[in-house]
Amino acid sequence: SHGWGYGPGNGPDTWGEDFPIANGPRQSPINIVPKDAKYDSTLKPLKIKYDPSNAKGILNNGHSFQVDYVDDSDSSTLTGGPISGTYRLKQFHFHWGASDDRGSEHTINGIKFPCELHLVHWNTKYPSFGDAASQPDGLAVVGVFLKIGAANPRLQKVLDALDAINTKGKQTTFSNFDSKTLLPGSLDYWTYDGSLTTPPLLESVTWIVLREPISVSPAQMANSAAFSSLEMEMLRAAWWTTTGPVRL
Ligand SMILES: NS(=O)(=O)c1cccc(F)c1
Ligand SMILES: [Zn+2]
Repeated sequence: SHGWGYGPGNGPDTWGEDFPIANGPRQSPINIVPKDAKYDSTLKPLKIKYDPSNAKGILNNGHSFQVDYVDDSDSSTLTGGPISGTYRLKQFHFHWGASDDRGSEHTINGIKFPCELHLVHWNTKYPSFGDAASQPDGLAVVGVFLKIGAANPRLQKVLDALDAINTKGKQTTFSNFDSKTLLPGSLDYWTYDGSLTTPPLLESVTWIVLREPISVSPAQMANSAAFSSLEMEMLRAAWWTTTGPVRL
């Protein structure tokens, strides 16, 4: 049997078969309704310190592409905000869809964005990412929405690397990248206790979703649409037959 994915036979509605926590009490993503959010004056500002030299490689894992970071020291960390202690940057990745009207996992007032960036951090009170991922306070993921607009030059370096990892399992070196440049001007955020949004769906994530989106252009989205794992290919095949491939 093939693993989980986004296709008709293995998509999110089927994940509960292999991962029963899918029906758990703190599953992500959620729809964020800003007017129902409670202001918490005890929350601190987010403190993000990333060292570009910690960037290691970029990997096509079959469901997305992720940029992996060296996490053997506290040189790239997230502190403050709703979390206590120090969380280390492990990787960042994106979620996108087959067309510009969908792709994000979280929604705001039911609105989907074309893409969502996740910066994954783990709590250094645990010995490793793997250990932290199974703890209720183990992970902290910063979510950033991408909206269609002007081309985003800071994204370009990532998108330019995709041609080298265009099949599942491929990876290539990716060094000297300051992921802080992917963040919007404001670090205002909503936060809630949730889970990984893909299997194993572990309920170990403090979600920190930034209110301000960053921009991506349609051509940049189409380029990353050229990046395909199987299920993404199927989704895109349908899409491209209607709109035709758009290249940079
Ligand atoms: N999409 S996510 O919740 O950030 C996520 C899923 C799986 C593993 C991981 F490290 C992060
Ligand atoms: Zn994610």
